[in-house]
Amino acid sequence: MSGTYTFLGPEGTFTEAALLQVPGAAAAHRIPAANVSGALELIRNGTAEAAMVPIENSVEGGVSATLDAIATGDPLQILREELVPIRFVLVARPGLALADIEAVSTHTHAWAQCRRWSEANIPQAAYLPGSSTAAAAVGLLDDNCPYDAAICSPLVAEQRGLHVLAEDIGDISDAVTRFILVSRPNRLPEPTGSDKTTLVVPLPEDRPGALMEILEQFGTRGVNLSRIESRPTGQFLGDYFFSFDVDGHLAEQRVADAVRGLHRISPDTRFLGSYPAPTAAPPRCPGTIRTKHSVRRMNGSSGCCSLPETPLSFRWHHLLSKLIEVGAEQY
Ligand SMILES: O=C(O)C(=O)C[C@]1(C(=O)O)C=C[C@@H](O)C=C1
Repeated sequence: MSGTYTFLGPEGTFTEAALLQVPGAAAAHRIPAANVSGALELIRNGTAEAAMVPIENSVEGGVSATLDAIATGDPLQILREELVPIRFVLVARPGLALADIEAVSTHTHAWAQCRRWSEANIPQAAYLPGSSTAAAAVGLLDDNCPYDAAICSPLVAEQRGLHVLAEDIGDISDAVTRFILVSRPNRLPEPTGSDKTTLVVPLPEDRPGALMEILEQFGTRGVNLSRIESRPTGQFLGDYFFSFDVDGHLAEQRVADAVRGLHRISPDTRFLGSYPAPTAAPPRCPGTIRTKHSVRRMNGSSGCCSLPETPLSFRWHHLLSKLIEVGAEQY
């Protein structure tokens, strides 16, 4: 893909690292945006062709700003996803020791991933939320900065010549964040045989069994769910939409049938795209990413680590079947 890309900036965010993994993006024009909705706005108004935004972290879960922004407003489409291993460092004004730090800034998702380390090592420090890890780090270069330390990637620390006070401070050392490349509605990528489909389904009305009916659309057709999240619509208390990732491509009959079924139950169901599932390297090899998909792909492959068969996707499927059985008994 050529053209102009936007991403959650400034330069040096994990989101930019995800964008640079996209073939051709390193040589393309890139516009940093101040936040996720700003990046998506640049696509909706035609300034940029595609935006890279974070959607999910293996430790902290869904990125609400992204889940909400793609669920409403002018329709958008997910073109592909990228996984980035997450490592954090603490940077601080030169000369400070951990005990001297009074205030620290970073992105809320990064702060949550370093919570235990921060409680143990800088318990006195107040937290000031930043719009991204890189924005927090760059802020330190300003003489009037209201904090004296930031949590960011080792790369931005090096690029900006910041003083690293502590390395590898994430509570989970092999954390991974999943990013999505989003555009205005576009041609669907061809099925690859290992694809994902993302859907947003508003809960149609507050009545018993509504969620069960939605889940049945997947379960009865053997469509596996790999992510399910509920988010408040913001309209009134108790009003929710569900965000789903399912295994498969809209070009597959069972996925298309499930989407049709969802439209019947919840007419405002949003199809957000079918795109290739990540091809991650085998788990526990140095520098690699562990995902449900990589675990599954390991089985029978010649990866460098051997793991017992762990079909996590099976668990979702099993859970769904159980829910449906229980539901069927009740109604
Ligand atoms: O602040 C950044 O560098 C980002 O790219 C955002 C973000 C996120 O939203 O989760 C990305 C990855 C890390 O998990 C922490 C922060």
